[in-house]
Amino acid sequence: MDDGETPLIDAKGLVKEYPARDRPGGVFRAVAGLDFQVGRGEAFGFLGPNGAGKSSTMRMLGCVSPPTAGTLRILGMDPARDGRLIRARLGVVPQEDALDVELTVRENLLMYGNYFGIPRRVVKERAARLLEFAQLEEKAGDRVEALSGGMRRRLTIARSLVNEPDVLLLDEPTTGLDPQARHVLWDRLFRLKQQGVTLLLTTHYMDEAEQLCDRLVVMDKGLIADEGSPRELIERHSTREVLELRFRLDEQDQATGKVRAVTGAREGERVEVLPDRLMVYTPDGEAALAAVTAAGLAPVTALVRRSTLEDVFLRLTGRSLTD
Ligand SMILES: Nc1ncnc2c1ncn2[C@@H]1O[C@H](COP(=O)(O)OP(=O)(O)OP(=O)(O)O)[C@@H](O)[C@H]1O
Repeated sequence: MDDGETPLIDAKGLVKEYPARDRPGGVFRAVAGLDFQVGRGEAFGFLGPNGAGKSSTMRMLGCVSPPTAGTLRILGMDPARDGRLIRARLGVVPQEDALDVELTVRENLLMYGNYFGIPRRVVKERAARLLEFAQLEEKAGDRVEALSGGMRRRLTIARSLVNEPDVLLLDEPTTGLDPQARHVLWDRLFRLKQQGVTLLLTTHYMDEAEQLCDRLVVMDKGLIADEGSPRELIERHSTREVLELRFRLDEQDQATGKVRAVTGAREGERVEVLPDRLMVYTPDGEAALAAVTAAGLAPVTALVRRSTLEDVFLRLTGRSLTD
């Protein structure tokens, strides 16, 4: 966020508790004290595994679930007092598409405009533009039930833009979509970003976070483990390259010790042991592989790759994002 500019969203010590499902009378703390700020035009992400508290955070930002504690300012306003005013300036894309499946694609857009009290003529004009944006012009007269998952997602995003929001909240926008549909969606979101719409999104896909987010927080168990741009986070918590080694299962324990001995002697390297593979974090993957091979080790597969946010998550939490 730019220094000196008032943040569009300012959260301090944000907490969300629910009645515990497994302990009558107890509480479960899904969000355990978040501090973050989002500036105008930023694409800001919450990256974390299922249950990290991302959706709970989004619902508080969408002014549909009050924080248990902490302060939240959105567009300079207080959700407890000005929820309706704030909601009128937000676009919300929930995890599940809440479209009216019996209506046509165009009717879904018109209905939503009606809900916001936007004059019919203006909504019609916007709907035409949004159908083009969502690449759904040819489907305008089709009922939603006939659309693919990717099309429904694009329609949900188009619908969230009917009120021309300042901020778009997207909860796991591409979960459940096939790779091609995900790429089409990323392209649309990228366009919105270029048009200056502030995007807040949750995801458990590290490639999505890397592609779309200028800045993100890594979330785990209701807390922020760290914050930064994807590149900053990778530089802070990982090495330039990673050598992934797989050994025969009956050789893995012995190989782990040897890999540790070889790479532990080299500067800037460390080894993480996963159930099915070893990760050697290193500035130079090829050199690490050469050292492993020279020590007489014979991995079944060896892969040198660049560090990703998945490696950052593993480093920060000791777990994989998909665990
Ligand atoms: N109404 C509720 N009552 C009790 N516990 C809840 C409630 N809603 C969510 N939780 C719990 O709070 C935790 C955080 O849930 P939340 O949906 O915010 O996480 P998330 O990171 O968005 O994960 P997901 O991707 O699964 O939605 C989870 O353990 C969830 O079971």
